Order: sequence, then C-alpha cells, then structure tokens
Amino acid sequence: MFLFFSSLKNSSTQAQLNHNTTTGMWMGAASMAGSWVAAGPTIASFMFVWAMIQQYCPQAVLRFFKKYWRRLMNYFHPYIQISIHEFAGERLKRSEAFIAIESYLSKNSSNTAKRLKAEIGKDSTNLVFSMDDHEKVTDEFQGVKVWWVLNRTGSSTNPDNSYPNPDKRYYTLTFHKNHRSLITEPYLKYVLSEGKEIRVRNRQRKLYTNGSGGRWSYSHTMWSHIVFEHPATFDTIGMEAKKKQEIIDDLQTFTSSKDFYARIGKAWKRGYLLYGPPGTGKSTMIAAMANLLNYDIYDLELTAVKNNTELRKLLIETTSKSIIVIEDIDCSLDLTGQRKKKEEKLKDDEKEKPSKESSHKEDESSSKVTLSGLLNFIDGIWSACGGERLIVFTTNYVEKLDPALIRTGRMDKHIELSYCSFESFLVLAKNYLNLETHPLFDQIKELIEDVNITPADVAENLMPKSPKDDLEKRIHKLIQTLQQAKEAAIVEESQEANTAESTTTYLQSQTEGERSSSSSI
Ligand SMILES: Nc1ncnc2c1ncn2[C@@H]1O[C@H](COP(=O)(O)OP(=O)(O)OP(=O)(O)O)[C@@H](O)[C@H]1O
Repeated sequence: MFLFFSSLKNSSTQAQLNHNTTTGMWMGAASMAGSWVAAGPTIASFMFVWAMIQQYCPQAVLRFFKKYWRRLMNYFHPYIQISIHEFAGERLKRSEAFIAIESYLSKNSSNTAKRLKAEIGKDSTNLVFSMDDHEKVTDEFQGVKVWWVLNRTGSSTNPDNSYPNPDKRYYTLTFHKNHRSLITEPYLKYVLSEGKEIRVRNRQRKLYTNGSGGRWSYSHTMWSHIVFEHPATFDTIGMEAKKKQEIIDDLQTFTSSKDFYARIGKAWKRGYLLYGPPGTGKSTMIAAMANLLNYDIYDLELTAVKNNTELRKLLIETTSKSIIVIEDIDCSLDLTGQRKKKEEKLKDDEKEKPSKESSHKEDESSSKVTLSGLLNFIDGIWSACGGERLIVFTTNYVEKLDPALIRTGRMDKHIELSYCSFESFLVLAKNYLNLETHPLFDQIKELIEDVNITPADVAENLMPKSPKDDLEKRIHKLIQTLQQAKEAAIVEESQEANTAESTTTYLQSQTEGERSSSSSI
C-alpha cells in the first residue's frame, strides 16, 4: 500500500511540476508514462486488495473507505474537469457553447497548439485557425491557468460513411479546485461572450441550400452550404429612396430589438413577403438584406422536402442571424387558396367511389409538406428556437396565395417590387454608367413612366457588351428599347380596344336579335 501511495504521490508531483512549465500540464507525458509503468504492479495489488475488501467488508466500513478514498484522491489530484460536448442535449443541433468555445480558442490556438486546423475567413482574405483534435491549449484568466483539450472519440463518420457522427467531439476544461468559483462563473461567461463576438467577426457568411445528393448520401434532405459572396447592397438596388430607407429602418430595428421581443413574449423573428413581376429585384433584395445585417441565408427548396417532420428538422438546424428564404412560394407547393377547393372536390369525388386509389392518394399527400406544416414552420413553437431570424417569401402572384400564409404576424411586412420608375433608373444609371445626370435623361423619364419595363431589363440595356459600348451607345440602346416597348404597348392597347369593341357589337346584336324574336312570338 505504502509503495502504491508513494509512487502515486511521485506521479502526482511530477504532474504538478509539469503544470508549472510553460508548455502546460501534458508536456510531461513521457515521464508520466514511465511513472505509471513503475506503479503498474502496485496498482494491480491494490485492485486485488480492494476487491477483497468490497467482498468481505460490511457496508458501513465500505462507506467509510469510499469517503476517505475520495478525499485522498482530491488531495492527490485537486483538479476539476468540465466537458462541453458538441451535440449535448439538443442532438439535432451543434451546442452554442461548443461553437463559442471553438471560436474563443481560435484566438490563442495559433500561438500555443501544435496541430491546427485552418479555415478560410471573412472575405476570403485570411485564414482562421482552430485547434485540431486531441490538441491542448493553455489559457490564463486573472492570473489563474486553465487547460483546454479538444477530444474526439470514434471516427468522424459512421462505418457506412453515410453521415457525420455527431456525438463524438467535446472540449474538456481543467482547472485547480481552488479557483472553482472564478472559472465556473466569470471565466466561462467571458469565454462564451468573447467566443460569440469572435465568431461574428471572423465568420464567412454562408448560403445554405437543402437538397438530396451531395457529399453525404442522406436518406433525408439536409443543409449543405457554400460561401455567400453576393455583392448586392441597398445602394445597388434600383428603388425609390423613401421606400428603400423604410425597409432598411425596419431591418435595423428588428436586429436591435432582442430585449423588446423578449419583453413582449414574441419569438425574435420577422416575416417579409416580397412580391412583384419577374426581374424586379426580389432575389437581389434578399442578398442586400443579408449583407446589411451580416446574416447567413438558408434557401429552402420546399419541393425537396418530403414532409412536415423533415421541414421541422431543417428549421431546427438553422442558426441565429439568418434569413430563411422560400422563393416563388406559389410554385413550390400547392398552397394557394384554390388548393382547398381542389381538396374539397377530391374528397367529394372519393366519397362516391371509396377504393384503393383514394388511399393511395392519401399516402402520397401525407409525404408532402402541407399548408399547416408550413404555417407551423413559420410561427409554431419550434420556430422560436435559434432566435434572430427573418423568413422571406417571394412570389410573382401575391393574389394567388392563401391569406392565412401571408397575414400579419406571419409575413409582417409586404414589399412590392415593381416596374422601373425614373427614380429607380437614376440609381441604376449611377451604378452602371456612373452618371447622375445626362441631357438624354429627360427623354428616358418621359418614356419610362409610360411603359412597364423591369429593372432587370433596364440593367441589361446599360450593361456594356463589347469594349466599343461607350456610355452614349448604352443610353441610346435603352431609349430604343423603351420606344419599342411603348410602341408595343400602343399596339396591344389598340388591339384590346378593338376586341372590346367587337365583343360589345356582338353582344348588342345578340340582344337585338333576342328582342326581335321575342316580339315576333
Ligand atoms: N431593383 C433592382 N435593382 C438593381 N438590379 C436589379 C433590380 N431588379 C433586378 N435587377 C437585376 O436583374 C437581375 C434579376 O433580378 P432578380 O433575380 O433579383 O429578380 P427577381 O424579381 O428575383 O426575379 P424572379 O421573380 O424571376 O426570381 C439581377 O441580377 C439584378 O442585377
């Protein structure tokens, strides 16, 4: 026994000495290993004695032993360890604490850790380092040293290589028990807040999309991402200044209203409905929103989502500070008002001939996202997890949408993106031509107010197509397009007027005919 304790004490002293070296507590691994080899037979003897005691000792004596054994261990190893798992508790989502610690440690990993992982940082201009698996990093807080290790148990993928194995990485934080309150309270608080800040500062924004296929062969749809680098900003969007400012104010008020949302008991999210003809800048507006707020984008392809459960899973996986986009919501699913009528008709038909066919139809529809599933996605209980999110729908046909989907509270702000006005043209002219004024702009003003031309078409005309395309040429090209559009509109109008006139004449002759036949009767 004595031999055991003395060798244990020696190893412990060795470990403590190692703590005091600049390279941290693990640097003396080789000498530690030597001590443990020497202590091997002693440990074996001890285990044998302990087994005997456990078998033959009365319970009271055993409790006594256990109590003093723990005290003894505390004496020789006075360190506390805290583990922070990557997928602790919420198995569907990476732990926020883990992510924050990862970012925090990236700060001094590059100075102390020997093996580092490098990732491309913000704007693709720098590399961000983080510690690799099983690396150790020493940190100091108010003069107290702590040690972080990133552990990994098992492999990063399942044996069948089908999806990442989520439960395997965790950090351990080790510190002396004398500093328990300092480390568990102010230090960890500091680590989390600093980590979150570093993450926002360094992170590459991402554009996520859901869809089967890709790197992992999932049986269900999951998010995959690329770096989000769209250059659109509110400065580049052709839109009336007042309307633009209103949207910017709304977004900025939202992002700074965390406390307000908490106070009124509402989930910190806001819905935007962007509607208007194709080419009026709905997608561009989403990119500008993400750039303004520094958010990620989740481009949700509803047709690739099997059912409501899968939709909920995708929602849970989204992170804070993000925009969830469903483009062309009217085309994504049969979510229009007419859907109900169709369903009712189908039910009536099926009532008349209950058969295998109808049960097959039910099966099919149960594997689809439904309107109620989508409503739940927007404002159900699950929608509150993650916080600070915008949900944006776009459509070319707002009148087709089910009113339940776009009512205030779900889609809080409805923004119409329309044909190009002269004010919008001036923004495009400044961006594409670098011109604020030009003698031909008066002519453009007159024309543009008479025709329906999208900003996309205006932009296309202002784009240089060859080195010879100087400013004058591009302005003339736009004027020509506007004139053609105006002529086409006049022709269309006169055709419509002719059709209307001939319909009226036809109806009149019909009525007169009916009158004369009834008078002859
Ligand atoms: N208001 C605008 N300001 C600046 N550029 C615009 C604007 N509208 C359209 N554009 C230009 O036209 C192109 C197409 O626009 P965008 O895809 O945003 O339109 P959309 O309304 O989303 O179209 P769709 O309904 O077909 O998806 C963009 O690349 C952008 O450069």
